[in-house]
Amino acid sequence: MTLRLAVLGAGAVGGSVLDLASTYGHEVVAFADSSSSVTDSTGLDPETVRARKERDGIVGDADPDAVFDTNYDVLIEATPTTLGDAEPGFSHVERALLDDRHVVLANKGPVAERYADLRALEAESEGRVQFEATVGGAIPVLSTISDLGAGHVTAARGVLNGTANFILSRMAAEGLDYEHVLAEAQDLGVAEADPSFDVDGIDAALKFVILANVLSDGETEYRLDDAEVEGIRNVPGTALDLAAEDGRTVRLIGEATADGVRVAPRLVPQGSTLAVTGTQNIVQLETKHAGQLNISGRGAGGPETATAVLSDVSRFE
Ligand SMILES: NC(=O)c1ccc[n+]([C@@H]2O[C@H](COP(=O)([O-])OP(=O)(O)OC[C@H]3O[C@@H](n4cnc5c(N)ncnc54)[C@H](O)[C@@H]3O)[C@@H](O)[C@H]2O)c1
Ligand SMILES: N[C@@H](CCO)C(=O)O
Repeated sequence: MTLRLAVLGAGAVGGSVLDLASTYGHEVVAFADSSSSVTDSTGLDPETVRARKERDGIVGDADPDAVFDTNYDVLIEATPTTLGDAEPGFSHVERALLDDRHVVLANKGPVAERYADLRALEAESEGRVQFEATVGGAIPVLSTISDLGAGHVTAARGVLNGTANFILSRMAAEGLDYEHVLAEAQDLGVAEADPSFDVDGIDAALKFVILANVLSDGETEYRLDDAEVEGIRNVPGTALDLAAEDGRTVRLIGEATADGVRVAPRLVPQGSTLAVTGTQNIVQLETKHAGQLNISGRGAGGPETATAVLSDVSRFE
């Protein structure tokens, strides 16, 4: 069944959803960036939209809000993640749910900072909310938890920030401090609009907060403020050299357990499961009766994240 998508956010993720929607049998009927939008009830042509954005710096002549006036089935929220009230993303989601439309989020803010509000809105709507893309890009972490049953998973641990992992990998390989490789990470299109979210551990913490909310299944609500967070800004290149002498390396490791959410740089053995390289992510799920499950893969990037978004869309068919 072809679903009509309204996409908010014309960056790495939104742009890839526009490019890939047809390969999943869906069509994008509305597309917006921060200052403009374009709509077409018969489906937008990605090439034409991209050409306009490149030429004029906007996607169309209408206001971004015009996407809500179209006849869409699913809102894709791919605007920058914001903290606290998670605005304007939260209001976008609210508007779609009040109109009984489905929502798929790549934006982590509404899920990490206002999980209970989001679930309350969903409960009053004919629309449903999915957010696989908010945790681990292309890796099916949330759908695995859903398949296992959240009550059968006791904890999640691992590496969930591709930018920080890329930086630590490059620092170890080149003996450089993080400032020297940050620009390289930004060129890959995986860093947040504000890259301090990546290097200060905020992005990883948001993902583990989302995991904590999903694992708690509504019993306890977690927000970023509940997490203990330390990033990689103070990890010097020399620390990686010293760790290497001992057969170890440093990774930004997060965990969501019954005791809460923590993210910090940790020493791990080189070549161990947690020592993924580049922008790879890994999640270890502790189950009650089946031991540990490891899932790893590309945790960031436009097409990778769009893959998770479009798999979520297909759940509404
Ligand atoms: N890039 C990734 O690998 C990745 C992976 C998972 C989740 N995410 C999340 O997905 C979201 C988008 O990421 P991205 O990398 O595409 O970001 P980006 O910075 O490349 O693009 C953001 C886009 O949102 C637009 N925008 C800003 N405010 C808007 C508004 N009010 N209305 C409509 N559009 C608006 C901007 O114009 C821009 O086109 C973020 O919340 C990010 O945390 C990104
Ligand atoms: N900035 C994030 C994008 C994926 O959420 C990362 O580097 O992992």
